[in-house]
Amino acid sequence: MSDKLQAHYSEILGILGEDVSRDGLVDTPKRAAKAMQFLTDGYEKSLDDVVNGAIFEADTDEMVIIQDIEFYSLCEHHILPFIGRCHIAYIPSKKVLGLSKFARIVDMYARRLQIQEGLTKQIADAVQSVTGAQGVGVVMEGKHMCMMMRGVQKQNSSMVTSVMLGTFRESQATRTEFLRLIGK
Ligand SMILES: Nc1nc2c(ncn2[C@@H]2O[C@H](COP(=O)(O)OP(=O)(O)OP(=O)(O)O)[C@@H](O)[C@H]2O)c(=O)[nH]1
Ligand SMILES: [Zn+2]
Repeated sequence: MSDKLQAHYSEILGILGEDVSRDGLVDTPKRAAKAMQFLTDGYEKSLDDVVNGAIFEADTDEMVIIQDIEFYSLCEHHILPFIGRCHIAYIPSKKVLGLSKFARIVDMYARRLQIQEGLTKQIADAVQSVTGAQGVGVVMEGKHMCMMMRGVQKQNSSMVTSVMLGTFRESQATRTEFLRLIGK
């Protein structure tokens, strides 16, 4: 796949009017292909891979929040970055997930093409399915380069998306506690 990607990047540079043989660009198709493969390596991973069995028995049913997980993704409309922070909460049902795995789940889905709403839902559904939690809440705040560097060119707006499952959907008190704790 890398060779094919390199060849296409080389062609794109030529179409843009660049001289692909000039010193600074000689290795650029190779670098760009490598970078794009890294930024989309979520396609090669599964939820089982990233969780790696790190589910532990725990006698707790109190809310757990992992906040300010940074994410870097690419929007499916323009293949331009959207970046920001993700906050995840859940109320366990006898099982807790290894702390680092929340960030791994965020990265796996972020490194695929999609829109922010879809990304938020994929993360919430994944946490729900691996933990069997009583409820899951996910809030994401993102800045979209397709709105900043081009198009409407608005530098200060950000997009906030949320998905509430189980108790977070049913109980306003639970939802409010989560939003209060993350400062929303
Ligand atoms: N809802 C949503 N929209 C997104 C996201 N990322 C990009 N978009 C939007 O996708 C839309 C695509 O609209 P089009 O009119 O088909 O494309 P465009 O001509 O490039 O649009 P402009 O950005 O308005 O110039 C734009 O409104 C983008 O702002 C996202 O994560 N969620
Ligand atoms: Zn976009």
